[in-house]
Amino acid sequence: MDTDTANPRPRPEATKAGEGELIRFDRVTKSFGGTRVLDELCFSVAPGRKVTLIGPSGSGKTTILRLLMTLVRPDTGSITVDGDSLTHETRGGRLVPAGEKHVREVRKKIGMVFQQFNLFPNMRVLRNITEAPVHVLGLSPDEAEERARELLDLVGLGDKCDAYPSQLSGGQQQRVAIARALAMRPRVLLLDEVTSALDPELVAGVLDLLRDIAHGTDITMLCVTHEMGFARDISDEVMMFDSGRVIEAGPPDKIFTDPDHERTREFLSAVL
Ligand SMILES: Nc1ncnc2c1ncn2[C@@H]1O[C@H](COP(=O)(O)OP(=O)(O)OP(=O)(O)O)[C@@H](O)[C@H]1O
Repeated sequence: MDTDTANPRPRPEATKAGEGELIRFDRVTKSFGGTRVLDELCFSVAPGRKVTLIGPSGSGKTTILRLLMTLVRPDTGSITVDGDSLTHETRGGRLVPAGEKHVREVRKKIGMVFQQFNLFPNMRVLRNITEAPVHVLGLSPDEAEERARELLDLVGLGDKCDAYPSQLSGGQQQRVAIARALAMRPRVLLLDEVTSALDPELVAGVLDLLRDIAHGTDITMLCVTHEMGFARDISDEVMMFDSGRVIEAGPPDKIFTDPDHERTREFLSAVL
C-alpha cells in the first residue's frame, strides 16, 4: 500500500489509478462544519487485498467508507475505484466533477454493509436481496432470485427467504445485509462496524461468516472495526489513522505487535 502523503505537487494524472490499484485516494480532503476530518489523504489498495482501518474515534475511518459510497463528497482530491474516478469524469474532452449518472455507474462496483443493517423493512428477505440486482444491474427476476438463494445458503439463511427483517435476529439481519451486498458482485466490499449493533452472543457468528468470505474470495475488502482479533485474522494490511491521515500501515503482525508510531501504541494499548 502506498501511503505517500509527502508530495504536495498537483498531479495531472490524479484521477487515474496506477497499475495494480483497485482503490486510490489522492489528496482527499474533507471538512465538516469547519473541522478538517481528512487532510490530503493518500492511499491505495491493491485488488483482492483485505485492509482494516483502525484509529481513534473521530479519526475519519467511516468517512472514508462513506466517500467511497458517495454518501458524502470530498472537498478536494480524487478517488478512483477499479480504474474509474468517483470524483471526476471527462466531458467534451475536459475533466469535470463527476455527475450523478457517472457516479451511479462507478458505485455499482462497491458494496457496503452498515452497522445498522439498513434492510428494507417492508420487503421479505429474498426481495431485499433481489431488488438492486434487478433494478440497478438489470438482471432478470429469475437470475436475481437464483443468485439470492445461493447467497442465502452461503450465509446460512436458506430457510428465511420469506421472512421479514423484523422476524429475524440482529445477527440474521446482518447476514442478509451481507448477502445483499454480495448479490451486486461488487469489486469492493466495505464493512463499517458491522457487529457493533449486535448482541454479544451474535457477534462471533457474523465475524466467522466474514472470515470465510475474506479467506474464500478475491473480493477487495475495506473494513472499519473495533474487533482487533478479527482485524488481525482477515487483514493483509492494517492502516492506522490519526488526525485525518494514515500515520502507519503494514501487515497486522507488525502493526499489532511492533508498531513504529507512538500514537499507534497508545491506541492499541487502549483497545487491546
Ligand atoms: N455528516 C456529518 N456531518 C457532520 N460531521 C460529521 C459527519 N460525518 C462525520 N462527521 C464528523 O467527522 C469526524 C469523523 O467521523 P468518522 O465517523 O469518520 O470517524 P470514525 O473514525 O469512523 O469514528 P468512530 O470510530 O467513532 O466511528 C467526527 O468528528 C464526526 O463527528
